[in-house]
Amino acid sequence: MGKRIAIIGGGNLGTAIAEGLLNSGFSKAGDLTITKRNVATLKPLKEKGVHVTDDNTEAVNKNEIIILAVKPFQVADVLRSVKESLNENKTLISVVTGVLLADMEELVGKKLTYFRAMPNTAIAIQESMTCICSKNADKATAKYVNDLFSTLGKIVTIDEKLMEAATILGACGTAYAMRYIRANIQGGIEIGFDATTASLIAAQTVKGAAELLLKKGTHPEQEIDKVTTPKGCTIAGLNEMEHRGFSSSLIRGVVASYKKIAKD
Ligand SMILES: NC(=O)C1=CN([C@@H]2O[C@H](COP(=O)(O)OP(=O)(O)OC[C@H]3O[C@@H](n4cnc5c(N)ncnc54)[C@H](O)[C@@H]3O)[C@@H](O)[C@H]2O)C=CC1
Ligand SMILES: O=C(O)[C@@H]1CCC=N1
Repeated sequence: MGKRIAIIGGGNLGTAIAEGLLNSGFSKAGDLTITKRNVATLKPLKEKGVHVTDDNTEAVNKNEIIILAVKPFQVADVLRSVKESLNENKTLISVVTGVLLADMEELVGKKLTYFRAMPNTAIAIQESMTCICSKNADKATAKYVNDLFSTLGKIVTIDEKLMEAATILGACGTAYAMRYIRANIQGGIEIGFDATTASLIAAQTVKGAAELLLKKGTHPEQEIDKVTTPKGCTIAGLNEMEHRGFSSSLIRGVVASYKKIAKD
């Protein structure tokens, strides 16, 4: 705890990580740096005392933990521009999709500790699911990185070859869940609720369903059995959804997303 952290790339995910680290108390604002080429949008973090800069080299020099949160096509330029400042005392954590641990080591050209972490945007409210893998990590550094992301939600350590699958299920999964909730809201309005009430009911119901699985460790179908009265309205709706291809459509969507980034 208490290490100085720099986030390179203050976009959607970078700012969400900064908010999560601050709100959880894992980091003090003074121990946090975030960079972006145009820093204007980082004003809210600056007002909280986070160091905001467009100077990546300064950020790497002054911090021990470097979280890389730029777009994949920006990684090579950013790493080449800061590699002189990276040394064996630094830990590089990339949240970038599709850039391998070996790619980073090759770009930096040094044997530092490298991590890939795949969180999702719920990291801003400490409810991320983060999949993690690493190269050259000692036990203490692995524990620190696990603690960091555990503060921001749940973690699982995975083999790097599953990182693309983790991106789809864990990170894109937020978007899939939002579409499911949005469709419920649309249905809810058609059967009589105003949009605000329908949104509340849909979101809290999905949250409760997810919590049932996480807290009780049950299978979804066990929970479904408890809701489906014989000849009742739930099974009528569920079966109509399946006739229309609900599960099949979701599975095909997950696989289509995966095919877009899978290397094998
Ligand atoms: N948005 C998401 O849900 C998730 C995104 N990711 C990965 O995280 C990375 C970032 O994604 P987003 O935040 O959505 O993208 P984004 O485009 O919102 O953020 C990237 C940020 O990096 C900044 N940037 C570009 N070049 C820079 C440089 N040289 N120095 C400093 N900052 C620079 C950009 O101005 C931008 O603000 C991507 O690689 C993505 O694959 C991973 C998991 C989830
Ligand atoms: O769609 C994308 O490319 C990224 C990967 C994870 C979430 N968004």
